[in-house]
Amino acid sequence: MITFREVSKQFKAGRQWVEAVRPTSLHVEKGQIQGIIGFSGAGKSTLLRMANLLELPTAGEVYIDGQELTGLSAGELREARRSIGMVFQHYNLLSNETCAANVEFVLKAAKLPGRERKRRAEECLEIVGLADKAKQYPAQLSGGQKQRVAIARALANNPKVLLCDEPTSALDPVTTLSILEFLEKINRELQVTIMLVTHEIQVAKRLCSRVAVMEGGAITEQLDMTLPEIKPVTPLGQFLFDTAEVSSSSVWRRGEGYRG
Ligand SMILES: Nc1ncnc2c1ncn2[C@@H]1O[C@H](COP(=O)(O)OP(=O)(O)OP(=O)(O)O)[C@@H](O)[C@H]1O
Repeated sequence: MITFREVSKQFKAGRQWVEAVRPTSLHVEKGQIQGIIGFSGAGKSTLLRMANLLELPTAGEVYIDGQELTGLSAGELREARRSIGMVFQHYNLLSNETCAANVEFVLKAAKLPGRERKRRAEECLEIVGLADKAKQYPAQLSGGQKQRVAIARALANNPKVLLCDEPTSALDPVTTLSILEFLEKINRELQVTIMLVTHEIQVAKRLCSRVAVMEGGAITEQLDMTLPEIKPVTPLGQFLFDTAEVSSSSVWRRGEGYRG
């Protein structure tokens, strides 16, 4: 469903070039929940953002459901992006619009008539259990509720793929669990393939069928989370699993204790 073929990304930072993602290939089967885990700066978000060309690869190809995104015109890409929803750490909601209007916003771009937009927005808010908040504004909601509105918005165009960039990093553990349950339900009931970036191994363990470990811009191993016993082979993979109970995310961000 999602294929990266030898994609790489370099950024210019002043006079220097940063190799955010080194030539990397990854295939995510339809219906899977693929996690990407690693420390800060490993290239996780850059790889994820290349899945819908929010970040243009310096080289390589990206395919969604067999269609090569990297070969499309701007108009064709806009169309193809409708089948790819995205959820961000900080929700990215329009603060001066109601929850329903936030969801309807993406449907306007799809040129859906007003009545259908309203019906679809209600349906999506219903999926995330927020039908009663349709007329409220983001500022009136908790962090978890805001993220649920963002998920409803991402679902509005019936996507085949949902890209999640640290969707629970700003949330407490209980709210995190409820968001993960919604993502699980969306994957199971709507057959949406999910790719999720996280630095929280607990999140990856709870949700993902596969987890790619990233280090220095490259995927160093791919773990099959459906196996009864998971045995990481890289020092980083091992470290992440050994410290699964670490509760402070700052430790994860700094990579404290890791001597790979
Ligand atoms: N727009 C940009 N311009 C310059 N350098 C960038 C840009 N975006 C990312 N980078 C650099 O690319 C590398 C990978 O960044 P990326 O955000 O993909 O990592 P990450 O693993 O998602 O980190 P984090 O968990 O902190 O978000 C880092 O060195 C980062 O500083």
